[in-house]
Amino acid sequence: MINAEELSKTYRISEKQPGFAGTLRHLVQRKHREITAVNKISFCIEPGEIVGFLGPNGAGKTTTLKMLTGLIHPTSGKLSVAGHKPWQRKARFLGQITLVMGNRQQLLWDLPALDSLKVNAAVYGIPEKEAQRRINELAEMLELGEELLRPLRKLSLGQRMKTELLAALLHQPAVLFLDEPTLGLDVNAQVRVREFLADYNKRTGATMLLTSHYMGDITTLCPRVLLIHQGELFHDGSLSELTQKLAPCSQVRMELSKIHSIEDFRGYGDIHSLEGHQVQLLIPRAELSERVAALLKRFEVVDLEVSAPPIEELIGGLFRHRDKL
Ligand SMILES: Nc1ncnc2c1ncn2[C@@H]1O[C@H](COP(=O)(O)OP(=O)(O)OP(=O)(O)O)[C@@H](O)[C@H]1O
Repeated sequence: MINAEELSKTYRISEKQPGFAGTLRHLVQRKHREITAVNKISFCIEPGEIVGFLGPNGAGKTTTLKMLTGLIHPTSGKLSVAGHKPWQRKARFLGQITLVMGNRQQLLWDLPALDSLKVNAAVYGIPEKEAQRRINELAEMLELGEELLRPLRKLSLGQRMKTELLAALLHQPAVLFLDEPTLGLDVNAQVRVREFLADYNKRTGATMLLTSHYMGDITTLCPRVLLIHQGELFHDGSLSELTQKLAPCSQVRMELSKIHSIEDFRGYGDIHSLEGHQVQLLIPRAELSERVAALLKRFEVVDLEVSAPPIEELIGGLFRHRDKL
């Protein structure tokens, strides 16, 4: 459904020295600088997949989404979305995609959502009866009722996001680009939007590419993630593979029946902390089962917990230490 090969985007920006002299110099001799926002990224997304698109601020996510939706032209590389070259912005292509941005709204602030929805339906050439059927179906899935009759400005943020989703899906797009769809929503509203997206994907088989700073969105919805940093693709695979790539060790926390000294744990892993009956060790994943079995044999263990460091921490660490990788 989406095929990107060595996709790149370089922006050319003009540079001006500060002050009046700089302005004059800029008028006669313009200087330019190039910023490579996306650098030869390649990936392929199959119909029906939900893929998370991660990266820190300025990584190149929005630039990629803009290329995928045809808002900007790639500088180089090959790109096909639903069988089309997005930048041609053909009506048949636009009828197959939708872009939902958590920080932008397409519905009119002072009008009831239902009025805007009817206008949108007419723009897409959807017959009135069919439009009403689709609105009813989506409203039921999104648990929206009389909210559609109230002016948008009188709705809560969560209700507004749900009406925006309804509007974005009215033309039954095959590919959904979702840029921070749960931005600013409270935890309950986030969960409802996630449940809706999962349900919609199951019912319609729509393909989804989703960016979010909330890891909950990614862990619940996306079996596969693309991680982009400084314009380059760092990871394409599952979240657990990403965790393994970023954290080669597991964290083992044990509560013991007796107090032990640091020396007792030598050879089992790196000691993260030792406090009273509690000890935390970092053990390489490849040797985890063998070492845990040895620990259980050697110590009287009251409680045991094996975990990976939280994914947010790992990704945050990656972004801070990228140059060292
Ligand atoms: N129109 C533009 N002109 C010049 N540079 C741009 C333009 N748009 C983006 N950039 C630069 O390209 C790089 C990638 O920006 P982009 O907006 O794609 O990142 P992002 O991953 O979406 O970040 P965020 O999470 O903050 O939205 C940044 O260095 C940004 O400053």
